[in-house]
Amino acid sequence: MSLEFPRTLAIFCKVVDNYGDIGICWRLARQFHSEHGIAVTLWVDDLASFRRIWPAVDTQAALQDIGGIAVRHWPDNEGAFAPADIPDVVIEFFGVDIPPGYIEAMAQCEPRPVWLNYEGLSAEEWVEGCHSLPSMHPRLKLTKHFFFPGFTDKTGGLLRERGLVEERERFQADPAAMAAFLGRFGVGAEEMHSLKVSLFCYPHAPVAELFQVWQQGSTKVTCLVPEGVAREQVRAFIGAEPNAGAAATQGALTLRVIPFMPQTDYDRLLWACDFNVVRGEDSWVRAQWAARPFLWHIYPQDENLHHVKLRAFLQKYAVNVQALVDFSLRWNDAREGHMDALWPSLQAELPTMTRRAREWETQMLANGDLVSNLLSFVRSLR
Ligand SMILES: Cc1cn([C@H]2C[C@H](O)[C@@H](COP(=O)(O)OP(=O)(O)O[C@H]3O[C@@H](C)[C@H](O)[C@@H](O)[C@H]3O)O2)c(=O)[nH]c1=O
Repeated sequence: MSLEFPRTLAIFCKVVDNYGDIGICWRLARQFHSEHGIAVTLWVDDLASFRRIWPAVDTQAALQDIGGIAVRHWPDNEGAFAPADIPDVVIEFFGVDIPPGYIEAMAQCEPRPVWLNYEGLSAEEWVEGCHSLPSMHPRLKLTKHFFFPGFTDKTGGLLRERGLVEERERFQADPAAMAAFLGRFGVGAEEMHSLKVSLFCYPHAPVAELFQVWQQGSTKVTCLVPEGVAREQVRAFIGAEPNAGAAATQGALTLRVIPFMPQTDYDRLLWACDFNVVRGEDSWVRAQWAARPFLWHIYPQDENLHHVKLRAFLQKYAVNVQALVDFSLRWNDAREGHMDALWPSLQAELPTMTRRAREWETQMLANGDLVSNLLSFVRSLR
């Protein structure tokens, strides 16, 4: 099979919640297109969520071209399909049900397209055993394969754009660039010497308690919160509507509400801060590529299944940093504990966490980047 394969690819994305689903699919789409020259069609059912992370999106368009990628609103375009409509590779994200007519058309293609189910990221051991497994269609002559991102070389690895680490290194080596970036959000020269924290979490995080500890602490903290995040707790602290631009200082804590920004700017925010609180999946991975200390607020699942996933990650990542394990479990409601004891312990470990973040990055780089790994896998199936 020539290296030209694949030339065309479709991604089906259903926005279940928030921004991670479209955030990951958009990242995938951009990378397939810009780094591998593949013609990509992204099917997505929620253009409003998409627009929040990518302002160029037209929320009314059934079909639009964004940077060379065809974006189709779904199910607007869910009509009849013929084999000619089917690309070389079809990716369904997190097990979405792609249109039945589309699957029928896939089954009529000769050769069949490569069909992948892109799964969620987890550090649990079973992932290695399930990565790349086939699943036969019960009725049609079609096989779908499971593709898992992951933290080892027996998984698909992590999403990482070409040149990302170098770009980040340049930015982090340039204090003026970081100051100019944070200056856009009102962070002045003096605040650049405080502990700069970005905060992205789900509404149930114990944010108010953490604000109180920071406020009463002896270290100056500047906390940057994208608009809409921890809305109630931020409103209570600021004493006003938590719209972008709102800010307040109480004790050692300065809280600034910043705009929800395009995906590429969000990376810079993570690179410029000393400590990042992230959530879900995509911001969690971006925090790892920021090579700075971070705290993860995991997406909650029924019966606390997410605690298993959280512990699996901490076991791999938080090696020799017990304070991070303790704080993370408390932050995710997996144990009791007082913030006024947990935070100082964590803060004392920030230098260790920085070293660990670097070490982890080296480890993750050795697994290659997910998109290249996925394309090698796709080629191996032809
Ligand atoms: C704060 C911020 C985030 N973002 C982007 C970064 C990410 O691409 C996206 C956020 O996605 P996440 O970090 O994954 O968190 P999330 O909570 O938004 O998304 C998801 O979590 C998944 C685990 C679930 O499966 C999803 O259903 C979804 O809930 O938003 C911006 O572009 N600008 C911003 O200002």
